[in-house]
Amino acid sequence: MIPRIALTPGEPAGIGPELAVKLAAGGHAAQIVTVADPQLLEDTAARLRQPLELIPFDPGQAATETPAGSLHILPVEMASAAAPGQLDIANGPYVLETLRRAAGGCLSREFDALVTGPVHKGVINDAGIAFSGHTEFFAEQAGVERVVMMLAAEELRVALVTTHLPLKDVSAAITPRRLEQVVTILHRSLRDQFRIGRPCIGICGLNPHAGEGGHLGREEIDIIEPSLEKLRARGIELIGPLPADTLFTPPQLARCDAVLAMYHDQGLPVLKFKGFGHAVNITLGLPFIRTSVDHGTALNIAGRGIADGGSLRAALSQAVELAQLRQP
Ligand SMILES: NC(=O)c1ccc[n+]([C@@H]2O[C@H](COP(=O)([O-])OP(=O)(O)OC[C@H]3O[C@@H](n4cnc5c(N)ncnc54)[C@H](O)[C@@H]3O)[C@@H](O)[C@H]2O)c1
Ligand SMILES: N[C@H](C(=O)O)[C@H](O)COP(=O)(O)O
Repeated sequence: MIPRIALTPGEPAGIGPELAVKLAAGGHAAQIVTVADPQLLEDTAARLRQPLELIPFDPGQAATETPAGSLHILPVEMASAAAPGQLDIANGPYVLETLRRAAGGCLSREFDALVTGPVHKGVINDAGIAFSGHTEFFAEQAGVERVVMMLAAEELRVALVTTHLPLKDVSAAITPRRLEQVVTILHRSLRDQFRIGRPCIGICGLNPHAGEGGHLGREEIDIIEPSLEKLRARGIELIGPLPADTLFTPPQLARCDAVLAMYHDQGLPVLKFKGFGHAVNITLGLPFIRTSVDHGTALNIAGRGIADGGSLRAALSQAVELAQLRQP
């Protein structure tokens, strides 16, 4: 089976188009259908002095491997020509349309998986569209209440209870219901998608020293521990809640198949310190496979031809592997 993978390069002024064009240089055991403006890709290839053939995507044909030097293309037109490094709110709706079209194709099984390049959350909001990230956007598109963001690099996997939320709102968002949903999704994905027989999940506390017995915060005692007890009673193997600075040490990590952090910057700096440049962001709990890069739009280097494509290649490999495992 040749997986058919939708690829969205993301923000047109960022490094995403360059990384898509660089990805085209190597052959792939997949059909890569780039959902983007063809002119943007052609201009980017010309700037990189890299030959690029765009092959029109035909959904009626069986998937064929995308040959080296080419990409299959599903065109979506930009509102305004993009200049590298210069955000333009006029293209906010374009970015979202590429995501909508790609997610719709995954939901209808036109595509076997979706790989996303980096978007700029700020400029989409500046364009008047409320948007906090792909993760939340795809959950809404798919009509699911809860999904889980997990980043992986080598043997380290870090998932989050809360994602793109101001720090002041984190504590209130950590409810028994959310914890139960997140741990259930994470456990099921580790077992069924990542084929780990009996997954063990390490759970971070929220407060310093996991609350120090209630002297540095009570969320562990009032919310987290009782929720974990219920999940353990269902047979899920959990460690914690442990202080995050204890859990993220080699002896503790060796016991866990994944770490669950309570908020974005509790978990992701550790993961990115270990694997930035080749880590993969995976959304768990969606009815389709979605992987992404570990980095942002890197406006400061866009258009210079120096962006590193390691994380996009890793995201593509992970998507292909998950798509192949999903086959009966
Ligand atoms: N997957 C995504 O869509 C995603 C992920 C992270 C951040 N973002 C968004 O990206 C925007 C910019 O975020 P940021 O500045 O915090 O992070 P960033 O990752 O864009 O940049 C941080 C630093 O890393 C460098 N860098 C990033 N990717 C690189 C690559 N592939 N090769 C070489 N150098 C690279 C940049 O030049 C910069 O110096 C924000 O709007 C943020 O929300 C999107
Ligand atoms: N939180 C992610 C990171 O720091 O890498 C990033 O913002 C992307 O999130 P989405 O996949 O939800 O856009």
